[in-house]
Amino acid sequence: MRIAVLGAGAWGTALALAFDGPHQVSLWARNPAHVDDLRAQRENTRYLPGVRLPDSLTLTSVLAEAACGADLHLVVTPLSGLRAAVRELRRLQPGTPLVWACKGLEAGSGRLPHEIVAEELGSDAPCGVLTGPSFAAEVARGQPTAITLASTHDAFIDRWLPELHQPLLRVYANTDLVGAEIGGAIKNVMAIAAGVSDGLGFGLNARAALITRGLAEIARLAVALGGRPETLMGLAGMGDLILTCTGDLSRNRRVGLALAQGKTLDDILRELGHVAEGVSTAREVAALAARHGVEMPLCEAVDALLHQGLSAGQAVDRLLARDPKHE
Ligand SMILES: NC(=O)C1=CN([C@@H]2O[C@H](COP(=O)(O)OP(=O)(O)OC[C@H]3O[C@@H](n4cnc5c(N)ncnc54)[C@H](OP(=O)(O)O)[C@@H]3O)[C@@H](O)[C@H]2O)C=CC1
Ligand SMILES: O=C(CO)COP(=O)(O)O
Repeated sequence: MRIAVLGAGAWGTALALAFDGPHQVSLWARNPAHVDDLRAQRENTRYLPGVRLPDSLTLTSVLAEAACGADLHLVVTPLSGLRAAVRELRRLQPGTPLVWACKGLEAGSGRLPHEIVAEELGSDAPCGVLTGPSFAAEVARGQPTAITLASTHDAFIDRWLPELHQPLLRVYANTDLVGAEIGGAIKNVMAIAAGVSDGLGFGLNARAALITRGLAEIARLAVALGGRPETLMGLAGMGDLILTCTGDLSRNRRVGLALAQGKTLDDILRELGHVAEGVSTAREVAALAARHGVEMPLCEAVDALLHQGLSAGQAVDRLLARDPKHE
């Protein structure tokens, strides 16, 4: 199969590496200078250093070169680039099966990725999301990983699960798109909270409490939006939440650790050099939860910390002052 991967950041590059070999992969980056560098170095020194890009992997900054003739379009830009990418893919080669691997809620609209895709392509488009616990650096090094392909189209899963599943990148199917995407979006917000907690020197008890209560929050919202609770107990929910809250490879967790040191958000994001989707998702999730009458105190605290000038200490005080309640 010919697969066009859009977005040559850490995750797009890692997925291109995982699928290159079994498939013919073209990796597209929007910046021609970045592609020149990828070609010259055969390494993504900017976003995924230390991993060689094989000669079989095609690199291009011309979207039509990657997208036209592809059997599958795989969008791995940050969520902010998904809508424009899908629109452009529809123009270049309409009807092509589509997978996206971005996580988050769209800034301004609060839309989940599949809602963006449905707005651009219609709700019958053959498509789905790849999500789950998967640090790019580990996938790129060929370390075993398990993720989820979620789609409401059974035929799409039947067609693409066997193509995407690899011995070292096991792909499990799920028809609960809402649950899978909510899990992937909001674990990033929880990872910021976990980073703050660890950065402030709170212990392992606090982190375990945060992960567990965080999962309860995530599941509450997913169910309110029509997702299934069991999805949140799987790879796209608990799996990704644990990984991102505990693993220092997480950019979102690192944002939280740096906030606890008193750094400003602008400085943190500049130093990070990668997207941390939890930062914009925190704002959107608070608004989405309010619209659906769902209580999400951890997400609200992260939103207030990131976007409303609350200090880390004040955010913690606010959470610890909550009334006792049933689990
Ligand atoms: N890294 C990981 O381990 C994982 C990441 N994800 C998700 O994948 C998505 C991408 O993350 P990741 O690759 O790590 O991000 P990075 O920050 O590593 O790289 C982002 C890449 O996207 C490009 N880009 C940014 N904006 C646009 C746009 N509007 N259109 C096209 N390209 C754009 C950047 O190009 P430029 O240099 O030109 O700015 C860069 O190549 C995120 O939603 C993330 O949550 C999911 C699972 C694992
Ligand atoms: O989504 C991820 C792992 O599944 C990557 O998390 P970060 O974006 O926090 O690095």
